[in-house]
Formats: sequence, structure tokens, C-alpha cells
Amino acid sequence: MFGVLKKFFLFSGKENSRKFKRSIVISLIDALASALKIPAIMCVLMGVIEGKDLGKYILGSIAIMAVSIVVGILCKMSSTVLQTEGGYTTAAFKRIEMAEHLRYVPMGYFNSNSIGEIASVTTNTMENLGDVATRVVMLTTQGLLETSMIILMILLCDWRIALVSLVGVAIFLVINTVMQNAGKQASSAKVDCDTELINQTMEYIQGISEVKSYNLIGKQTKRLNAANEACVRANVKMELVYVPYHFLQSIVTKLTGVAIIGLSAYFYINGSMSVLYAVGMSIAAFMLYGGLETMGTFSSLIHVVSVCVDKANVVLGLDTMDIDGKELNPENHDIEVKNIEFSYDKRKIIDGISLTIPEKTTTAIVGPSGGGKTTLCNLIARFWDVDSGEITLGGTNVKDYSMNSLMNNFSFVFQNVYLFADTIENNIKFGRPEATHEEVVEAAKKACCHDFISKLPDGYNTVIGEGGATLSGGEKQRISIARAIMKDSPIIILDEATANVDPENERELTLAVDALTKEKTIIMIAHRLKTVRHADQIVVVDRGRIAQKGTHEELMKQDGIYRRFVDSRELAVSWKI
Ligand SMILES: Nc1ncnc2c1ncn2[C@@H]1O[C@H](COP(=O)(O)OP(=O)(O)OP(=O)(O)O)[C@@H](O)[C@H]1O
Repeated sequence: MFGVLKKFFLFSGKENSRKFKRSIVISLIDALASALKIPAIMCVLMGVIEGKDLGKYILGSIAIMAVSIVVGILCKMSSTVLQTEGGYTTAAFKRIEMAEHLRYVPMGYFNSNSIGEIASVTTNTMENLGDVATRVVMLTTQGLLETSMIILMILLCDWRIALVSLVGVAIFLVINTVMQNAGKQASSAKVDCDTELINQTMEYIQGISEVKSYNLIGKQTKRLNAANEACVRANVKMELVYVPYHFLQSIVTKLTGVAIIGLSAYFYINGSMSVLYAVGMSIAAFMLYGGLETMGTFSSLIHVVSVCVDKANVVLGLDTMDIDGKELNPENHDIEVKNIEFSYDKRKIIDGISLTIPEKTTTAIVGPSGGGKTTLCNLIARFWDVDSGEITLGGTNVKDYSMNSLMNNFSFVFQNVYLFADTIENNIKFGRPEATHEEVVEAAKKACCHDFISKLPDGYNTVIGEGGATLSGGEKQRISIARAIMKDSPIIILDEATANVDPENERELTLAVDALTKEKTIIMIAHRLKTVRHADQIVVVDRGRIAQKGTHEELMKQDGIYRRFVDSRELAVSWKI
């Protein structure tokens, strides 16, 4: 248990663990104040036994009780405030730390961990740590302190009864330790099932349109229900593991109480204890239960706290990509791709590509679907690390840049645009958070989205649905172009849209792209002949290799994939086969 306490305090950071420790000191005073009830009761008893000055004894008792109650209330209030503050700020700061950390984690992590699992750590686990864990840790400590203070009071009165109490508490703690060990597996299983439930719920919601259109409601609901039922089973199982131990703990506390009362009576009869102490010890025996049982109940969740801290630490401890990166500003924006190889897991996707992309030129990457075009772009922007070879920007390996200083050089326009559930203005500002409203409007005008934004009920302040749910595909695309215009970085990686483009949209999209790409280095995954034809160089990527490279005219003279595509007119529709 103390190991978990230490782990939790370490996790919560200096400032918050200071709050928790202060709260423990206050709980200690609270426990002392609570133990004052014993002398308060004994004071009245003393008056009754002595048979004179009863009023004085009652007043004395009231004074002790008043101190006990007032100090108790003040302590409870301040320790609750400290615990709540400590718990919620721990969760809030750790969430931010995690979000920041995940930005620098290799993309491979997101490949092998589902979004549901990651979401579960940042939501459920952090919620558990901020609220449940804090309560569990604090109430367990409080219960232990309260018990210790009562034993201390007993010790001041009679060492023999204190010894019996200590034996009872020791047996209780042994059972408690066995219980915590027995519950380890069930606690881990419970946390895993909670994670899986979030996973399944997210999958169900994210895929709801597919679920509806393919009539998969029954099948998907079955998976969600199965996760739900597994979660219920795991939680019940965990509780059931603890039930016998709680029962045993309860028997021990009660037997200790009975032993204290019995021994006090015995010591009184044999004359080794006054009636005052005998009654006082019997009352203390009842008080001993409270603290111990609080501790027993909450400590059963202590392993859940441990699992949650471990889960959060796994995410926070993931190696980042730019540990040794420096804040660099390249002298030029020439890109060199030098004999790179790359595999997703064990599947080789890029197999020895070399390429020079001089600054302020347009490179069109074309080729069959699955050939590795997107992967190549992702490697250039260091979303992933190459397995061998190197990529340089301005003559410096992209790995030598810090993530921020590298990203300052790139803007992206993807086919699948993600817009945040925020105002249109903030979604455009995402490219440069300090931009003024006028600059946002200017970027929106260049990206041909000012007109449709102005027609929306709240204009630039219209809040769009998560993922951009309330806008058309073309509109989303243009907002993402406005965002990239706002960022104004020297290199643009563009996945040319083929979907969502009707003739009217296409004209506006072309104008938006023209505004974005003026005077920039453009790397474009190109699908349309019109854009490919004017590129400074066309790179045909097939099965992870460069099959052909040159201008449109040069490639048309060669008998290769490029000319075959153009000739068969497939290019006019899409390069995808
Ligand atoms: N995150 C990933 N994890 C594992 N495999 C991936 C991942 N992304 C892509 N792949 C695989 O790598 C191969 C190349 O994919 P890539 O997206 O680079 O091809 P592409 O040429 O851009 O295709 P398209 O034109 O269809 O978009 C594909 O077989 C794909 O299944």
C-alpha cells in the first residue's frame, strides 16, 4: 500500500504531492481531534464516579468535544479542498502533458494502439486518477491515521489494551495485504475491460454511417454489448474477490472490540483497572472499528490506482521522435531523399528511393494505388522515421530538427480534412493562433471560402461539428487550404482532391490551391493530368520504388507506366487503379 502511495505522489508531481502531504498532516490533526472523544467521555465518567462537581466535569467534557468537533470540521474542510485541488489538477496537467507528449511520439504508436485505447487513458484513466484515486489514497491514509491515534489514546490509558488493539490491527493489515494481492489480477482485468468498452463505443460511433448503410447494427451492437457485459462481469468479479476478505476484516475488528471490552471488564474485576478506564476502553473499542473499516473498504481499490498510474506512465514515458532535435532554421528548402527504405511493421513499403526536390519547384508524385506515394510524403515530413537512408531539408537531416522547427517548414492539405469542433475562425487560425480576424478573412478569401462562410448564420463564429460534420467535402477542403495559407510555410504537401469535386467546386479549389502554392515548394500527390502536366518534375512511384522520373514531355517519350496511364485515359479520371 505504501508503495502505491509513493507511486501516486510521484506521479502527481511536486506541487500536487505537496498538497496531498499537507492534507495528510491535516488528517493527522483531524485524527487526533477525533480521538479526543475518548478523554471527553472519560471526563464525564470521572464526574459520575467521583459523584461531585459533575457540572465542572461536564463543562470540561463539552470543552474537549468542542475542540474535537471544531478542529475536526476545519481539518476535514481544508483536507478535502487540498485533495480535490490536488486530484483534479493532477488529472488536468497530466492530460495536457499527455496530449503534448503524443505530438512527438512516432506514428507507429498510433498504428499499433487503437484510438479507443489512447482515449481511454486520457479520459477514463485520468478521471480515475483525479477523482477515485485521490479519494482512495486519502481515505485509506486517513483511516490508518485515525486508527493509530485511537491506539495512541488507548496506550496512554492502558498498555495491555493497546497491545490487544495492536494485535487486532496487525491481523487486519495482514488480511488487507492478502486481499490486495488477491485483487491484483481482477483489478487489472477491470481496468482492461473498461478500456475495451471505450474502444468499442468509439468504434461504434465513429463507424455509425457504415454500420447503418451496411445494416451492421446487429453485429456492431453485439460487439458493444459483449464489451459492456465483459465490463460488468469484470467489475462484479473484482468486488466478489474482495467480499470474503472484507468479511474477515470485519470479524477481526469486531473480535478485537469484543476482546477489548472483555479484557477491560476482566481487568476491572481483578482490580488492575479502574472502572473509569474500563468504560473508557470499551468505548474506544467501538471507535477503533470506524477508522479500520474505512481503510479496509477503500484500500481494496488501491491496486486500481496502481494500474491507472502505470497506464498513464506508459503513455508519458513513450520515446519521442525528436529527443535530440534542435531548433534549426534551414538556409534553403531543398529536399534530398537519399536511398531511403521503410516498412510498416515488417512489410516493406519504400524500397530504395532517392529524389531531389529543389526549393520553389513543383513535384508531382503519381502512381498506382498502394504504391507508396502517401508514405513517401509522410517520411519527408518525418511523420515516420526511415529505416535506412536519410532525408535532408536545407542540407540537414530531418532527424536533427526539433519537431516544432521542422513542422514550421511544412503545411499539409490532406484529402481527408479534419476540422475541430470549434468556430470556423479558430479552425483557420489553427495555422497561426496569433492571427487577427482581418488576416483570417484575407486567408479565407484567397482560399475561396469567404463567400460560403459569410452566408452561414454566425459567419466566422459558426461552430462546426466535430470533424467538420456540418460542411460539405469541398468546403472543408477549402477551409483546410485557408488554414495552410495562414501558416504560410515554405513547403506544401498536398494530396490533390479527386473526390468531392464538382465542376463549380473544382474551379474554386484550383484558385485556392494556386493562392496557397505561389512561390512555394510543392510536393503533390497528383491525380489529374492538368496539374501533373505543369509540374517541374513528375515522380512515378510503384511498389515502393521510383519507376520513372522527369517532366511530362520526357515521360511521354518513354514507354512506361506514365504514358500507359495517359494513353489509356485512366489518368484523366484518377491515377488509382
Ligand atoms: N499506417 C499504416 N500502417 C500499415 N500499413 C500502411 C499504413 N499506411 C499505409 N499502409 C500500407 O502501405 C502501402 C502504401 O500505402 P500508401 O498510402 O503510401 O500508398 P499510396 O500510393 O498513397 O496509395 P493511394 O493512392 O491509394 O492513396 C499500402 O499497401 C498500405 O496498405
